[in-house]
Amino acid sequence: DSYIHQVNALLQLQELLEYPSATRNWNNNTNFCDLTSNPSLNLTCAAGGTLTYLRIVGDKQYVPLGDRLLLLHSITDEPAAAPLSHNNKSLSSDFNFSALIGTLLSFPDLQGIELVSVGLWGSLPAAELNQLSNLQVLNASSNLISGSVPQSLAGLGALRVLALDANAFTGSFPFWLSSNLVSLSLAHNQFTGLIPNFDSLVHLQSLNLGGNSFGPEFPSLGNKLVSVYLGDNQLAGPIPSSLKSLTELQTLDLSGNALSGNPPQFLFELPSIVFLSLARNHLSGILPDNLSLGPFLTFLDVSSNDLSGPLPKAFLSSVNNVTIKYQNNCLATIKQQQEMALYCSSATVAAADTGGHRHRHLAIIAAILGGGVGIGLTICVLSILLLKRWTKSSDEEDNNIVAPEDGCNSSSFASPIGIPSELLINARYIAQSKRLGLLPQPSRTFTLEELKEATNVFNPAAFVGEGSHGKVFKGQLTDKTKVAIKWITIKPNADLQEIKTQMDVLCKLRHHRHLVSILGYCIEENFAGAVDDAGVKKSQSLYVVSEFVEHGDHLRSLLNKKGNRNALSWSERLAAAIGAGRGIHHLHTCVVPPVFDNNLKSTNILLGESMDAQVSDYGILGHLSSFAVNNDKQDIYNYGLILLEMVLGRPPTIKNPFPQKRSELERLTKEKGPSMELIDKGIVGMCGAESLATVLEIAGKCMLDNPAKRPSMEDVLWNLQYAAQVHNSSAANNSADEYDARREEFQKAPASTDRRHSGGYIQDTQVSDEDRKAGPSAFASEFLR
Ligand SMILES: Nc1ncnc2c1ncn2[C@@H]1O[C@H](COP(=O)(O)OP(=O)(O)OP(=O)(O)O)[C@@H](O)[C@H]1O
Repeated sequence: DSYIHQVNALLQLQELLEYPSATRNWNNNTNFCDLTSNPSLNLTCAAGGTLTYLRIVGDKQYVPLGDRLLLLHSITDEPAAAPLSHNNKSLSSDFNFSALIGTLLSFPDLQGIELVSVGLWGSLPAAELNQLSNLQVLNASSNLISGSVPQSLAGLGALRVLALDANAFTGSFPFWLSSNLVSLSLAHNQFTGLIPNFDSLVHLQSLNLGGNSFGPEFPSLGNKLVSVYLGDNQLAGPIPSSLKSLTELQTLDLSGNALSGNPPQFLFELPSIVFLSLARNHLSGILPDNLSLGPFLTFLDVSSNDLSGPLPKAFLSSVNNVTIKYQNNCLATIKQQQEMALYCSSATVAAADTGGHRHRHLAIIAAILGGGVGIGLTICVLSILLLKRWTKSSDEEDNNIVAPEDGCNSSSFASPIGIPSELLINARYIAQSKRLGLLPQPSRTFTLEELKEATNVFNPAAFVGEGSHGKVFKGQLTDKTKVAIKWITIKPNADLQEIKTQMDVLCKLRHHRHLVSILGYCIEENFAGAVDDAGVKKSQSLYVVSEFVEHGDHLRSLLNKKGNRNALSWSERLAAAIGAGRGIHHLHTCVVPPVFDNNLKSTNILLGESMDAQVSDYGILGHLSSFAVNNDKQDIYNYGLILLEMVLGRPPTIKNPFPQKRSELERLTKEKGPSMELIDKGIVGMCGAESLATVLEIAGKCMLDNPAKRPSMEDVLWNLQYAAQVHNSSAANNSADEYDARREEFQKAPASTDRRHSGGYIQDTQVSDEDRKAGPSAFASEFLR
């Protein structure tokens, strides 16, 4: 009876949530306790068959502006401050929140509920929630819940994990939370006011309050905390010395507040600190020359403050192991771009006088005016200040384009939306921190024995496929990680040291969402035992061990499937191209020296279960060939081919069959000229003319004969993003006015004049007026992650 009751309650839940796709196969005969878990669905039952844990992740997610998805499983990619907007998908007006919680009350043993991105709206039903007294985990992140957090949550005394991030909550901090909390995330809401004293939350390890309007006082934090995100709030004043007692702290993000004064020295050397961001505050003064860094620190960001004086020694000597960002200060260095002298001289004086940023601006202007300096100079100073303000507010993004290190490494670190709740429950926090890139990971060399064991001696059953450079096998390491092992035969005279160095570089890129992670490698110098007459080794093999992209298919296989319902839609193709493009951009601009010649083709763009594009086979094959190109233009050409393939539904056989002129393309795509006959039947009539013309135009530019005239990946991405947006809006509103308005909006964004990154590795095309019309690359930063 109770089993039937449970089945009915689950089916009722499915109905109340309006049939999310994760529950698609549920029916009366479903054996709920035996369903296989996946990132979107997890039902756990106790021995007696009663439900203890329920997770449903829907697709009504928060969509930050610029197409960055804030899904739980994508948290490793997110930058510190993402402007958010919902994609307007919520449950219908019939949705009844009280009925939903009422249904959950039918599961007496329920300890964990996660309803993420399912479109919940309205305020939390206080009375019903109060009755879920066994609850240890409550995760309702990425929904549209509004109002304040009801006091009845105080009744949930067993609660250990509470995640309400990325909703529309208002009001003040819910002071009445359970003292058993281990993890609390309220990030990306509209909370205001003081953050309370956390000393009573003695078990709290993970705190994420980023992206609200908390402040101005700095809270007192419990000393058990392991990760603290308070970025993008309104904290002001100096950083308190009480933080010194946080000896377990690994992650501290205080970026984007109004903190002032000299950053205390102890912060940099906290014993467990791995990630420290103090960026975009008003911190000033000189960092001591002998400043020391904590032994585990891998990422430090003090950029966009008012620091002055020489760089501390530690900033110079440890660059290889620690990523340090310090641009947009007044430091005496030419290594990362600093503020202009005029700004800096005023800044240091005013900071000393007032200790405050806002006052400082007035002080400088008053001083200049009072001193009788001409109006021209005033305008000049005002421009600098405005420029500085503009840089502060959009700093992370904009610098992306100018400096190689900016916006790059940050993608390797956890986002402020926090550590997924079940991690703490599973007590695998440290292991997960590693996965998130919070802890340093050395690259790994495998022995051939390990790889044989993983693949059952390269058993044919483990064979996945063969490319032009070797065979790929699926394997499982002893820690159960599923891996793809690519077995490449390398030339006897290849420079092994160079290959090893390159593999070490590639292994470090393993946290990018759009690159298949390379975990390690094995070089076997004489595996076949073959020796030529002179006794020289004939056969050398390189085994590249990567993460296995489960249930993956490559882009080509999802393009031209006549009549197949699985063929990708136009927006899915664009999303895949943009994803892969971000991966490639990362290779071109975020690694020093950059990784070019990446063997790009549609079969190397893998689409995992969630359809996230991941580039595979990058970095190494170009290195093994004697024709390696030392710039991005070969990749750009190949990427252009992929774009054409996306349109044609098959690899292009003749060179670009489409005209290159925008006006002709627009005419063709609207009126359907002969070359339109070529396009994949799967997308005919489904993609807006403007969107298609934009893709064809940029594909044509990528394939220009003169490599120097091909665009950069930033420009390509900008255009694709534009194509995706006009396509989406054409789906919603197919009016020409809408296109014009959008194009205008894109064009209004400030254009960056210097697209080259300061290391000068990329010889970017000169920005012509036409290019600029096509899209300011300053905007590209919005979607480079
Ligand atoms: N990390 C991975 N996870 C899952 N499948 C993979 C992975 N890497 C490669 N594969 C699959 O293995 C097969 C062979 O891949 P491989 O990259 O060697 O060939 P290719 O891309 O067809 O050609 P080329 O070697 O010229 O790039 C393909 O079916 C590919 O989808």
